[in-house]
Amino acid sequence: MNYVKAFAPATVANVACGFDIFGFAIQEPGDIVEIKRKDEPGIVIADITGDAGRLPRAAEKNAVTVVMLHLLKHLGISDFGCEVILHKNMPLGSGMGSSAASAVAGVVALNELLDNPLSRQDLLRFAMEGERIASGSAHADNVGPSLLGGFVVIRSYNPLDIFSIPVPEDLYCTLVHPDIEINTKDARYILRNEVSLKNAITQMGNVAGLVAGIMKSDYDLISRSMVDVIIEPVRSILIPEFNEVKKAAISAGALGCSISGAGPSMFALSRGVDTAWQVGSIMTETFRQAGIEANMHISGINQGGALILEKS
Ligand SMILES: Nc1ncnc2c1ncn2[C@@H]1O[C@H](COP(=O)(O)OP(=O)(O)O)[C@@H](O)[C@H]1O
Ligand SMILES: N[C@@H](CCOP(=O)(O)O)C(=O)O
Repeated sequence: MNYVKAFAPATVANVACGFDIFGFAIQEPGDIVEIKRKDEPGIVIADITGDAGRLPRAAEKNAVTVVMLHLLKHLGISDFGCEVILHKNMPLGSGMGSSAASAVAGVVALNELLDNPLSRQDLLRFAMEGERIASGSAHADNVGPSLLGGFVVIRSYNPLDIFSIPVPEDLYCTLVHPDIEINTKDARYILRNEVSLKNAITQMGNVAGLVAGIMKSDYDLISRSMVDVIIEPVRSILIPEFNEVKKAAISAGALGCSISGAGPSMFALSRGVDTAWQVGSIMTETFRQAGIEANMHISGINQGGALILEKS
């Protein structure tokens, strides 16, 4: 095999109450990576489309190739060479798991080109290295769902213990991206290190409620549990119109609405695709009325994660 083209989807991390431990993928958009073997050893980024020239072209600085360097090192392969083309299909610093989508597409493409020496689950820790260079933290709540699909829970980081739970078929996500940029690194830096016992108890109740609600298709329980008393109050200050947009989403029938990842994107969950569209219209309109351009993506939960699109 000399050529592989892979796709990895955007993701919603945290899902309100599950900072760094919950995430799910949506169907689209996603990054696409093409890799082609070359005779000389070394990984070279031949082209990046869709980033307006903003992403690093050096292999050791870009999430898409850092993960490949880590994988090759782990496998003890030093004489391998390939050219990489990254099609960047989502904005940087979006809260849509932009860096994660590149990292996952990169590591999945290389694993395929090498005839799949590692399982999807085993690729996770390499994909997390892409997050480390993008945000300074190797969190798994974007790369996990982008790689594996489903609603992902990270029970533990050390040792890594991650699993997916079944989701109701009628659960839809509305993801709205306002045209502003927030670096995940900055949005992590502003968080407090201590949590009060009162807030910890509330958050644990909501984490348990959200998992149970999703597994039991109990939409009321999902709705009651989409509450974040720890991270959202701090980060929402970075998102203009956050309270108005959230209120509008709930008034249009959303089960809940919060920050997607580190923001600025906001997501809502709804029962049924029609409600998800109505929620999206009112969320984007609320941003627009405040002079902020916004676009939306409506999707069920992506169950499959990253895909190989072509190989030869
Ligand atoms: N392939 C990549 N795709 C997106 N961002 C990347 C990539 N490689 C490195 N980065 C860096 O990661 C940062 C964006 O990541 P992050 O802030 O986590 O955004 P997002 O919330 O959209 O994932 C930027 O500083 C960007 O330069
Ligand atoms: N748990 C992380 C998720 C960051 O997601 P991103 O899409 O903004 O990269 C965090 O909240 O920092």
